[in-house]
Amino acid sequence: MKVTCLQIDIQFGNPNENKKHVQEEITKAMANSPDVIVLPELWTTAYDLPRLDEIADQQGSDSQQFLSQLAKEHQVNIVGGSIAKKTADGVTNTMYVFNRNGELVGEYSKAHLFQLMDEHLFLQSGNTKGHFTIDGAPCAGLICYDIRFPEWVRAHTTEGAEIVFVVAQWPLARLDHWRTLLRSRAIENQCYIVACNRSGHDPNNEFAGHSLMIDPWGEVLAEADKEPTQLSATIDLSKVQQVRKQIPIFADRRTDLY
Ligand SMILES: NC(=O)CCC(=O)C(=O)O
Repeated sequence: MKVTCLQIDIQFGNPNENKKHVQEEITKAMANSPDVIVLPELWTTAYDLPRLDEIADQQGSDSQQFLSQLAKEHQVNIVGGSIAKKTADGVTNTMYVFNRNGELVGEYSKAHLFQLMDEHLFLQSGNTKGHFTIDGAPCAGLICYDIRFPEWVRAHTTEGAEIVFVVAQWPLARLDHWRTLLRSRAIENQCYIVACNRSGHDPNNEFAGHSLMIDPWGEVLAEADKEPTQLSATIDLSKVQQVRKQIPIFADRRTDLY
């Protein structure tokens, strides 16, 4: 399975421009025939949270239609980063996943809100897990701050996830945490991690880029630098079983103790 992360810059509070840019980037990415394309967190609005009333996507329908159409047109699976979805209950930071036929196969709303970037003041947290299947592969979707909660990642891998997609707007100030946490989550869960971060800056943060693809042994398959780029790697799912057989941590867990 060939995966491409679109590590893009995002215009602050400008969904129309960001959609145009993503459409161009997806067209460009298709020159390499990926099986899966991944976008970063909040790629339509960025963190323009005070303006969400105006710019969040009502029921997420515009973003769903936009991503579905691109997935179908290019016959590619899309892990659609996340967007600000507005409902009667408030706004959530929500990921949509589409298969090659443009069908919605996954939806996940960020469970852990990141107070340092004011998410708790403007967003509602999600309450369900982010499982989905891509071309038969069991996957999970997580959003940025979620990676600081090992129990949350484990809850997905004990239920079968072999590829964990992480979409993010992770600041450069904590790049070392980003790399360390992602590698740790891959090693301790013996799963692939595909992590797509954004580049550029907003009024409050410079973002790290450094999208990463890590295998179940913790080896870095591909890593971007800070600038906008497209990062690709190939995933071989038999490696998950191989590593889990070599060191059987799932079987060795002491669930009677913890
Ligand atoms: N957008 C986010 O959730 C950022 C999380 C983050 O920066 C962290 O340090 O955690």
